Amino acid sequence: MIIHAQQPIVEVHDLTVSYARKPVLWGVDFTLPSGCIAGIVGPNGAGKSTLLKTIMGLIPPSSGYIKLFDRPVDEVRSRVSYVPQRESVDWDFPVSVLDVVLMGRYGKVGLLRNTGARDQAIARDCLDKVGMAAFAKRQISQLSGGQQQRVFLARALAQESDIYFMDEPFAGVDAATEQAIIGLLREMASAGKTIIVVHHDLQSARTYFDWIILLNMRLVAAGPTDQAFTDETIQQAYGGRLNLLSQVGDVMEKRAFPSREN
Ligand SMILES: Nc1ncnc2c1ncn2[C@@H]1O[C@H](COP(=O)(O)OP(=O)(O)OP(=O)(O)O)[C@@H](O)[C@H]1O
Repeated sequence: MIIHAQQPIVEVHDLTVSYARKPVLWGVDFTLPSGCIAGIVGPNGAGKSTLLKTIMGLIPPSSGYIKLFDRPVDEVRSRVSYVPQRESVDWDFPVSVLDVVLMGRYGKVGLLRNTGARDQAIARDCLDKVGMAAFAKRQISQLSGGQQQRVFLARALAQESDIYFMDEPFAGVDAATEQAIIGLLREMASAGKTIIVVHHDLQSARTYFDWIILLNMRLVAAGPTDQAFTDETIQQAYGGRLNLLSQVGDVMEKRAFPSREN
């Protein structure tokens, strides 16, 4: 089931993506409007990260094409930000929190020019928005996982882009940080930004996202959450795994609360 956006700013057309000639995404087609928070949801290995990286032009598709703002991705790169999966980043790199956020400004000032007072002010303001202003001088390696995640979000904010791609921004963060991040994403969406998030948790997906792209190597459903994210489409995407997950949950609960048996 696909419900298309009326004035799309992200268009994915019949996209097939392969690694070493083996397709991992087949014929994926969807569009997104501006000012929405979209969730890419699906089981492990469904191709969520691959889809994100392909839309951003980091992986060439085997077939199909993508348009952002009605243009090829290469022409609008400065309007796009990426928050990678936390595990994919070398956090031992010796650099301060403020410098990491200032890197977000390179796209605006150019790699060979120094960032100025205005960039510093923007970077500090972005750190403030994610509640990390007090850590500006700290080495990035000396932060907790959730704090590092916030700093990467600040770096993306400092880019002042129009589309933000985020690969599991809630992985390893506590509930309060998760709420703070989703609040910030809502503010950004209200300001007309489009945010595309790879996400794992089915329950929160329903409340976090305006738009859902439900994937399992093929597109299962895409559209406004209330229409695309139904028991039927979730069952289609996850199949038998949902039953398995609930059985595992039951077993764990019985172990934790043996007296509840019967
Ligand atoms: N660089 C790569 N080379 C070969 N195969 C890859 C590569 N990256 C991913 N794959 C395979 O492509 C498929 C999709 O992977 P991808 O990481 O996009 O899935 P995902 O939905 O993001 O998974 P997860 O929820 O586990 O993070 C998987 O079968 C994976 O093993």
